Order: sequence, then C-alpha cells, then structure tokens
Amino acid sequence: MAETDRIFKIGTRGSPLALAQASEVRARLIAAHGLSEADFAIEVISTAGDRILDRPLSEVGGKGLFTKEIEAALLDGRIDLAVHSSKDMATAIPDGLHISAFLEREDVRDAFIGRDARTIADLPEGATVGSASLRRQALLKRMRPDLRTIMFRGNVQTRLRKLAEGHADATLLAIAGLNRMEMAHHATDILSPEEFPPAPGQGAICIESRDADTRVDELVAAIAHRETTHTLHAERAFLKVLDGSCRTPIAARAVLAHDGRMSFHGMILRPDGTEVHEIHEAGDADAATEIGERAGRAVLAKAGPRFFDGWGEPQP
Ligand SMILES: NCc1[nH]cc(CCC(=O)O)c1CC(=O)O
Repeated sequence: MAETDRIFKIGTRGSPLALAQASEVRARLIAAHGLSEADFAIEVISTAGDRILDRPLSEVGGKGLFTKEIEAALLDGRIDLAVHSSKDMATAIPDGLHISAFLEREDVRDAFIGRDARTIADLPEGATVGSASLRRQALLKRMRPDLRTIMFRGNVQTRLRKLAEGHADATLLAIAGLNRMEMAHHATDILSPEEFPPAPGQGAICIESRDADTRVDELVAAIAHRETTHTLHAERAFLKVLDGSCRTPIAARAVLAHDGRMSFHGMILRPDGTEVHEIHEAGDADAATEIGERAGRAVLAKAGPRFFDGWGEPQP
C-alpha cells in the first residue's frame, strides 16, 4: 500500500472557524489513537455558502449550502471524512454517506456583541442588529419589536469587522464558534437559552463519512460523545418534522440530565417575531428521536396550517 493511502484526508471549509474545527478533530484523533499529524491531510473545499455573500442563506437555498461540495468530495473519494458544524447540516444526508460521530458539544448559547450597548436591553430605540439568521432576527424582534435587523453574511471575522465599521450597533454569534477561535472576549453578553434558544445542532461538531468506509467509523468512534449524540438526534428529528421551509425560524435545545432523562424545548417563530409557538417535551434519552418528532408534530399542531402562509416558498 502506498504511503499516502494510509493518510486520512479530512475535508473542511476554509473559514477560520471551519479550520479550527478540523484541527480540533485531528488533535482529538491523534490523542485517541496515538497517531501523528503526518497521518492526516486537511483538504480545504469551497462551498456555495462561502462564495455567495450578498444574499440571505434562506433565499439561496438554505442548509445544504455549506455541505454540498464537501459531500461530493466524500462520494468521489477525494476526502475520507468531513468535519461540519452540525447546525449547517440538512436533515437529509445524501445516499452513500452518514454522520459517523457527533463530538462533545460546546456551549450552545448565543452571544450578544454590542458596539456601545453591552446587552439587548441596552440598545437604544430603533437600533440596528446585523445577522443572517432568521431565528436570531425573529427572537430579537420578539423581545424588542423596535429593533431593525440587517443582513450580515460572511464568516465570523467578516461580521465582527462590519460591526466595528459601524454597519450595525450589535450582532449575535454562537459562543461555541467564538470559543473555538479564542475570541470569546468579543461577547458583551450571553443570552439565556430559554429566552433565546439556539439553532438545532448549534455548538456540536459532526463528522460525515462514506457508508462503505468502516475504517473511518472505527477511527471516529473513539471521539464520539454519547450525550451529545442523543441531544442531536432529538433536535434533528424536530427539524425534520418541520422541514419544508428553510424560511421558518426554528430553535431547539435538548438537555440530558445525569439520570438519562431528556428535556426538550422547541420553538417556531414568524420572521418578524409577532407569533411564537413553543413546546416542551421530556422522556428517556433512548427515545431521543421520538421526543423530537413528538415535539415537532405538537408545535405544528399549535401553529396551525395558516402559520406557514406567506413565507413558505423562497421569493423569486
Ligand atoms: N453558518 C455559521 C455557523 N455555523 C456554525 C457556527 C457556530 C459554531 C457552532 O454552532 O457549532 C456558525 C457561526 C455562528 O452562528 O456564530
């Protein structure tokens, strides 16, 4: 076997956060298996989400935007494992691929980053908040209908630069990403996950690989995290029931207690924050998928079919 055939090729996007995540996965695999950096190659793959920066993701086509090109590289063997933010993963995984591990979750919460204001409550009447996330925009408007939201696309560094340049008075980012880049000092406040629940999957890195490649399954099993896997199954099941509209703001957070009980909080909102439907569910962690599905069906029933009228399809 040629020397290069024994190297695991890790595919990732090229943003500083994506590279930090790929390095973290590599470091954990090295530690778990007594391997060395020479056993891995990190392949940077550009995705549509990295290239299209002038439109909201919800208009370009939603979730698959950060993963499609990476999944193509997996399928044709250019890479052996892909490192993703679970939050960016669609619920449908292409035939021939699967999620082979969820790593231990970082902080799930969102951070508030203000220029002058330190908290949402501090923002003056009519202030402007930059965000590309429909969920964050809707949650903000629910709390503060007076706020204006503007689109902030690009990687974390780009968004912080736009904020510093005065394009907005504040922005919101996942603390997990800031922590992974040792940039948590930018946060001026941390939002309550009850009042401001995260996106399904936020804060958890996942690894995707080929169904046929059991070698990768064996490799990554050592760094998979059981509790995170359960919570992600519930949150992704919730998302799947609600799928169909990438223009619906959706929030979800499953928490696993030490006794194996899972509690689940899900929410769907109108983009302008004027209508909110919330659900709380609980059950055994082994029934994670059913808990998420039950919550999804219950929140759909609460919202009623009219809820999705008017923003179900991307605008032409
Ligand atoms: N597409 C953006 C994205 N995808 C994952 C994260 C944060 C890291 C995470 O949730 O694991 C971010 C940036 C942000 O929301 O601040």
